[in-house]
Amino acid sequence: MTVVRCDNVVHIYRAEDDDVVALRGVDLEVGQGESVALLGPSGAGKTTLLWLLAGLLRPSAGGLHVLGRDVEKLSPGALSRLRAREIGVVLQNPARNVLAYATAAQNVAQAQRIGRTRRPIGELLERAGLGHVARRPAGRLSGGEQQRLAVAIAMAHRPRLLLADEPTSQLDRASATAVIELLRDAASESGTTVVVVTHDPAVGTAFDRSLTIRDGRVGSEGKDGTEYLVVGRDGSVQLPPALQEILPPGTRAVARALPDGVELRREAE
Ligand SMILES: Nc1ncnc2c1ncn2[C@@H]1O[C@H](COP(=O)(O)OP(=O)(O)OP(=O)(O)O)[C@@H](O)[C@H]1O
Repeated sequence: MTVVRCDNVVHIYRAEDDDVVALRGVDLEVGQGESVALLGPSGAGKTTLLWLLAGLLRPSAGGLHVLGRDVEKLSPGALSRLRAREIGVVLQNPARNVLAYATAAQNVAQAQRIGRTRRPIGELLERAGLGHVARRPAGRLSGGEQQRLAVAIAMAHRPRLLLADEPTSQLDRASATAVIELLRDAASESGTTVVVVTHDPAVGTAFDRSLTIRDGRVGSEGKDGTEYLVVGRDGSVQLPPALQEILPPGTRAVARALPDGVELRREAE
């Protein structure tokens, strides 16, 4: 079953003086139980794509289906109900994901009030490395602990789609590995589809697929240890940085058809 489908999704942030085109035609399909890392340079559009999948933003153009629903056709109320029941979201700023005055355990319990089925609170906190602070108010946890709590909260109601923005950015290697395992297990044990924005190459290698977003579209995809370039709708291809050293931007090149591909050579001098 396809859980996420983007067809030529465009997103433009409108401002009085300047419009910013953050996504310029994203095509993407993610199936049930798949884990996907969204990588790419700063400003490439990763967070924007995650917010669209979470229903926190709507696309400016293109088609977006999440969990079988056409996002365009959902009312704001239906969209927030879908998010509350079937989607878990970890936002980039850890403090925005937690209720500061409630304990870690109460935060998880609150998240379970709506949803499909629940995970035992103690076990979840233990696996997030938070067993010893279960009764401490979330506002008195460190940034890294809040980040792990945010992941536990997002998983608490066994969502069908789990979206996380930089969930390991404030963690040391050991805690980051624990969070990556937690997310990967959600996909393998509960069939949850997991999409994570990250700068951490370890997330990319641990997950089923890694997509590199460059200049607002999917430029390449890593799968089973192989990196593939993705040809855009307009026929364009984004060369990875290593190949740009051979053909820098602006180079005139000759494209020649081969039986199984296309060869690019710099114009003879
Ligand atoms: N609310 C906003 N209003 C206007 N422009 C925005 C807004 N949010 C993001 N942008 C712009 O949209 C583009 C994509 O931003 P986005 O945050 O999606 O990138 P990103 O790949 O997640 O970056 P980072 O890795 O730095 O978090 C950038 O040019 C950014 O400046």
